Amino acid sequence: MFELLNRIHGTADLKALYPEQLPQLADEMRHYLIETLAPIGGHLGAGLGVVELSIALHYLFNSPQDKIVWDVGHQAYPHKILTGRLAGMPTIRQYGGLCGFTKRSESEHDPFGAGHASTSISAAYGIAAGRDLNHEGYHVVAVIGDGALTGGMAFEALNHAGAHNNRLLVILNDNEMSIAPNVGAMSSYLARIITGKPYTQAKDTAKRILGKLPGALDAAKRLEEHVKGMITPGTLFEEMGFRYVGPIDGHDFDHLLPTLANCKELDGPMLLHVVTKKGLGFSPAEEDPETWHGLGPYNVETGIPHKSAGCPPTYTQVFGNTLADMADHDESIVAITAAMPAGTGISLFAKRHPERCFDVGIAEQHAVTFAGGLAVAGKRPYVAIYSTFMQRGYDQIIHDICIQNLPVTFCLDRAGIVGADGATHAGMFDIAFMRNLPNMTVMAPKDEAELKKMLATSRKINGPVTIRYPRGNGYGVDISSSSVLPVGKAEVLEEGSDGLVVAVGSRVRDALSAVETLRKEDGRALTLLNLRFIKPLDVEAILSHLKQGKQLAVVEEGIAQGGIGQEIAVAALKSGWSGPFIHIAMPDNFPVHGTQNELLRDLKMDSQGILKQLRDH
Ligand SMILES: Cc1ncc(C[n+]2csc(CCOP(=O)(O)OP(=O)(O)O)c2C)c(N)n1
Ligand SMILES: CC(=O)[C@@H](O)[C@H](O)COP(=O)(O)O
Ligand SMILES: [Mg+2]
Repeated sequence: MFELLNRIHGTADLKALYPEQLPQLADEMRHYLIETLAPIGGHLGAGLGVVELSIALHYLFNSPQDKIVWDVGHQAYPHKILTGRLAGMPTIRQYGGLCGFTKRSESEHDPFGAGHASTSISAAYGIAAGRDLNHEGYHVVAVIGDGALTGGMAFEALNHAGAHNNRLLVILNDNEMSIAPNVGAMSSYLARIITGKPYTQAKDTAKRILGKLPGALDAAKRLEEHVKGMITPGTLFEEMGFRYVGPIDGHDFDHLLPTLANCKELDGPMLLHVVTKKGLGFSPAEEDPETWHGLGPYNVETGIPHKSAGCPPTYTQVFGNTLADMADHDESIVAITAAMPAGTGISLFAKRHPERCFDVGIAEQHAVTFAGGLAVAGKRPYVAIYSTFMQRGYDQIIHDICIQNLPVTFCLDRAGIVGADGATHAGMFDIAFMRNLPNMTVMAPKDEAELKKMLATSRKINGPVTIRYPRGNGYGVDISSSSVLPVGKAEVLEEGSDGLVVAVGSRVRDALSAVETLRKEDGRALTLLNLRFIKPLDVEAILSHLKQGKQLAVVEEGIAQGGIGQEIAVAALKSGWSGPFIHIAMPDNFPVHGTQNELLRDLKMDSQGILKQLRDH
């Protein structure tokens, strides 16, 4: 079934094929991806959309000498297959398996690692500039999606590269989708280019010439002048110093091969606009690219993603519902997402209050300052962004929100271990980077009911607030209450005189289980505090439960350095306490990928790990 695909152990095997065989290879690769990901899930739609583009790139360029930089890296599955990683594909995103994104340590064909969006042009231009300083001659290609092009970094890089003459090919893979439908003026502009005259002309030119030629590669040699003719003057990219070529059909080798071959010959910065369809070849993914962007296991025959029946709602769902409900009664509430309406749970808000919901594109920095502006205009902005992507907006949080003490609430989903997305997506720094900001209040709920209460509490705080909560399902607890919590007060869950455990948010349940086991099995009675507020810290409760000479443990799902455990330890020492201190937190390295449970187990942060550490110290 995979006659050609099974021959591909590296790029040399691809280059040994005739151009006429490439459509069959593309077909096989699509089937392989659809089947291989069915039991394990992953990023399917984007990869299906760039099968031909990936094949054409590796057919014509010589990786690893030539450098191909994929933006985000979620679409790089075909690239992985073509660069010797076919056998590893069934392990992708699983513990010990291939990474779901490009990763330097995984392959010499991944010149620049990714996971976060909009970095490819900067990285590729840096490589090209370095190459030229070294007087080397290889090619550098950045492949960026239309979604990733909404990110500020992409524009910063275009602005920089377009003013210089280094040879750099930027391929804009335009499928009119981010995770959700793409947004913004640039997206509309690209759509106008595609539907406008220049696109028709470019397509016609390519077709007319190619129709007369025998093989695509021979055609390439003779097409240079014509491809030059495809350069469209007057586009925004041309004005920014890039030669603009396209748009071309990204699924047609007769367009891709000659155009790319000619782009290789031209000097200076160049942008090739390629039009593709996300999810191509699998009708459920073509029809609903948002669902099929990235998902868990699915049934190939029915095209239906597996649903785990009877699971409690996710934190994301509870957040989305609660915020939409709050906005029903409070006209001032507005919601902001940076291109992730479904992932953050903002979609429901968007349906109920479309005029108060803003999708700003992959633009976390702008999202933060935009929220600041809304706050100045009397609104109560809720900015829903994954913990890892909030890293992008840090200066804005300080400069635009905290210094001015504006009432903006940051709702950080996927805080802590995220699992299959691995190091690039781990939400491990937000406790450290939010808790040190003057004016900021930081909360972490122990369950979904507390998340709801924290949202209600945030409305009462007249300044910046952060609420961090984990990826995945809640515990199925009663979520009917919207009571407001006393600000800065911890909750006592267990009391005992043999020591104190302070647990934060997502680690409270497992800490409780460990404390209960210690009481039952070892006869050791520890006090357990659910911290609730990382800032302001409830020093009074902590000191009042400390026992001289007895254990003090802090459990938090974040990096230990700069974690709240450090502040608690200092407060304890200052008070004159001495005794064994255990900081159960993430160590000073980046996590691998796997399930959340596998990673928590490895880090000794699940209930068994916490129990063992409390016992051993
Ligand atoms: C800084 C950042 N914010 C958000 C995301 C989440 N994200 C991953 S892929 C994606 C959409 C990318 O769209 P596009 O570049 O057009 O690629 P496509 O999936 O359409 O091929 C988003 C928003 C991210 N990876 N990085
Ligand atoms: C590529 C990317 O950054 C997103 O697609 C991310 O993988 C989504 O993660 P969730 O599945 O946690 O929403
Ligand atoms: Mg896209």
